[in-house]
Amino acid sequence: MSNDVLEVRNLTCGYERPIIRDVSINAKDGELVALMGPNGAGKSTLIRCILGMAKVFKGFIRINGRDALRMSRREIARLVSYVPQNYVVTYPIEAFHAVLLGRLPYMGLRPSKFDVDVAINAMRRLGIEYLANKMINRLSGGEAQLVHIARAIAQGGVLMLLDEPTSNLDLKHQVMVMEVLSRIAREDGIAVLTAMHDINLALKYADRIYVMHNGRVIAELSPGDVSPSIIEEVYGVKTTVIEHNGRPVVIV
Ligand SMILES: Nc1ncnc2c1ncn2[C@@H]1O[C@H](COP(=O)(O)OP(=O)(O)OP(=O)(O)O)[C@@H](O)[C@H]1O
Repeated sequence: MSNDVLEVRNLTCGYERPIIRDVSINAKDGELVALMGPNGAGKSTLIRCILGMAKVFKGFIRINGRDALRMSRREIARLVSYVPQNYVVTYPIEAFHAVLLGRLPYMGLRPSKFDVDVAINAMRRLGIEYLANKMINRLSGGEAQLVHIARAIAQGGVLMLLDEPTSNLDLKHQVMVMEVLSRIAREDGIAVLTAMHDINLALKYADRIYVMHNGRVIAELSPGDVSPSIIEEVYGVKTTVIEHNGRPVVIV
């Protein structure tokens, strides 16, 4: 049976003032959950709140049943990995060392053999061992994104948060990243929560979708529940939803 890895209840949070209002979401082990909604809806802010990087005014966040608002940064880093939006590393560091950084929450002054093995294994799972000795600031956007995801895998934990992991990627890399994320959720039994804009990718890969608008969650959908009316309500765009190979596909 799946368990709630992430439980957010009646959360009001933001920066100097609230951006997210009265939001309740959850994510279970083995599940890939998409956060969708227009620009400025509050997806990144909600992710930052879960990470303890924004101010919580009301409500609670539980990770593996524990109150996240009372956890230290290191405790959160041992439970939650994070791939930020448009994360560009400009300094020269070998891709392998960038992945090894995922082990920081566990390290003393230097990585153990176990940390090194975990980092190698994370790269292997994504089929990117060949990038190990390349400088990350010289990788393509797609290659670098896979390195950041490998770092998050190496970090371990029970919850992976990603902020638009497929933005800036070509079609092949978009599909590759989403395949990898759904495989990791299933194989490792972790919860993956990802903000994304591509509705058809979300419909193909997400188990559930939360739709955000003006700082609130206005719908929780299974991919099969998506309708032209909800899309028009949120985005103000008329669409057609067809079924293809048993799945809904949105046509603009
Ligand atoms: N550091 C900050 N301080 C104050 N307000 C912020 C900060 N970051 C974001 N905001 C505001 O919070 C609101 C929600 O922004 P957020 O980045 O969470 O939206 P989003 O749904 O992730 O958008 P996008 O799809 O464009 O990435 C916006 O009005 C934005 O201006």
